[in-house]
Amino acid sequence: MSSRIELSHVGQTFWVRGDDDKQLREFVALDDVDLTVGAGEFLTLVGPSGCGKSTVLDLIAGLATPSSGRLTIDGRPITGPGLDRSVVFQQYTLLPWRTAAANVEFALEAKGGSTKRQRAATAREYLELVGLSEFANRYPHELSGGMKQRVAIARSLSYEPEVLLMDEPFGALDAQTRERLQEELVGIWRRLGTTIVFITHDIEEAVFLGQRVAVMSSRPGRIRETIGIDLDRDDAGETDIRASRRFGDYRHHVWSLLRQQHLDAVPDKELASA
Ligand SMILES: Nc1ncnc2c1ncn2[C@@H]1O[C@H](COP(=O)(O)OP(=O)(O)OP(=O)(O)O)[C@@H](O)[C@H]1O
Repeated sequence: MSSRIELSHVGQTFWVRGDDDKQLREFVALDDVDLTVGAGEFLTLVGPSGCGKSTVLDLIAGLATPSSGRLTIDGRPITGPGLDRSVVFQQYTLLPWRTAAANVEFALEAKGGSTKRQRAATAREYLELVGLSEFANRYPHELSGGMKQRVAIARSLSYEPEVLLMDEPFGALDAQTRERLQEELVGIWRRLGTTIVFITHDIEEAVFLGQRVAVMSSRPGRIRETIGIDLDRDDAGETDIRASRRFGDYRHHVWSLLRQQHLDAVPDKELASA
């Protein structure tokens, strides 16, 4: 698998105000992050709140510039956002005054190079892909949270980005809707072969979706370990692979890494009195 995205020794620092003296200080959010994502790969990035997952995604999206290190896509430096990458955020980012179809068409208008009729046909095609053909003419306030997120995914895929960046896209959904959308996303990824980087703090979600799971540690944010996940996803939706022994072993391995990190962060005194 050739590598599509490469992060090499990436660091990100922010200026933050101290709690006590209100003085500006440098805060190291990411330190020496090395990560590669192969063409067509589904990579999940898991870690505790505040470890720097969104910061990594923002850098790949070109929404921020790193303080140090180098990020490339297909060997070219990432210098800003581009139509080769698309981002789906946790909060539904649909235009409330446009129907589901018109929201998808909006992305295609921005891309340019197509007629109104072509845009309408493409929007229909991608709404069908996410199971929303019958809801094309509904406005966002007439859709459930899961449906809104499906529209956002359809919109992101409609202009055929090579890379889909997903920032906790199912975080606001109930458990059942979330599982269904995870299964649908695996199906869509299989069909389209889009490279996906998906961030989450949910261990099961990371293991279910990722061909590889990159586990982050915090303060400063680093990639602690990257684990290859070998699960037979052909069965997704038919048998419950989340209940399999293998799934449980992967889940436990990621859990142990995150747990160890948590223990490392707790001062000895607190552990002794626990
Ligand atoms: N613009 C900023 N200015 C100052 N600090 C920032 C900025 N953006 C992020 N940070 C800090 O960097 C760290 C990493 O933030 P980030 O949002 O990447 O974490 P995360 O792992 O995505 O967290 P969560 O899972 O809670 O969304 C946090 O401590 C955060 O407070």
